[in-house]
Amino acid sequence: MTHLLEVSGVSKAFGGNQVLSSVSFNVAKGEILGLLGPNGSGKSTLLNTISGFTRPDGGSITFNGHPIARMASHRIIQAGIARTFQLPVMPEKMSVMEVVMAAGTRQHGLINGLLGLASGRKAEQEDKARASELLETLLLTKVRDLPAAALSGGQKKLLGIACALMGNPALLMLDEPMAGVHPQLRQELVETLVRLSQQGISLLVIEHDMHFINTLCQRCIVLDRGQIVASCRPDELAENQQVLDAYLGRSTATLQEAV
Ligand SMILES: Nc1ncnc2c1ncn2[C@@H]1O[C@H](COP(=O)(O)OP(=O)(O)OP(=O)(O)O)[C@@H](O)[C@H]1O
Repeated sequence: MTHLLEVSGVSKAFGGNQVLSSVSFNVAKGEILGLLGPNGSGKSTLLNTISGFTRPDGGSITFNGHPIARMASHRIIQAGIARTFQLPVMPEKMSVMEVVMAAGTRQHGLINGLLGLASGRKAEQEDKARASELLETLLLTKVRDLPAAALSGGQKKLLGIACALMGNPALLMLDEPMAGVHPQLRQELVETLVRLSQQGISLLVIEHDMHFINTLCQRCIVLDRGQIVASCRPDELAENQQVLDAYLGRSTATLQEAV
């Protein structure tokens, strides 16, 4: 199997706190991989490390065969990795449509457009069409002219996904996409994510919602105190002793109360 993303022996400490210890895993093209673990186990740090927000202390990260562990975050986006955030913050004065347009990574198109070049105007039109299509897909068309900051927490999550998709990523990393999303929208979001994977986009998804994990993910990796303790199908999680041990005894977020 060809791997789109290969993470090998990645470590990261903040001061004396060893947050990631020799983490290794792969993501295949079109795969939906769940990233699980109790609170504080290092999931967001791992996403930050892959997306270039945090530099690893050791190990390698390869995307499409190219090393990316030392690349700046904007270069990693251009290479084809996009991400969303656990708590998306939206600009006060921009509409939903303007936020999605601004997320387009076609800087050359913007510059050409400002210069009045035909190619720039064409690229801007294409961005507009793409932004409208993504707002439709993520059920945000009705709110496209509202200030983005006025959206509900769940709608901001959906807007974050629309923004991430503007760059046509090959790998989309989602940090708790279901948290705060209205129950009626959840199933539609699952279907949208499945469609994206069918189009060949790989997904790496941090999520605590076991229904979502079971419905969406083909495979899961589980982090405990910065180490991968399991790599298995979602239906195997409940019988994996290392997974249960990771969650039991923790006072916070459980693997559906340790199954
Ligand atoms: N920039 C930072 N500086 C110092 N410590 C940090 C930093 N980022 C994360 N940490 C620490 O790393 C550990 C893991 O945090 P992280 O947010 O990666 O866990 P998580 O598994 O995503 O947790 P949650 O499920 O609560 O979001 C925590 O102890 C956290 O305090």
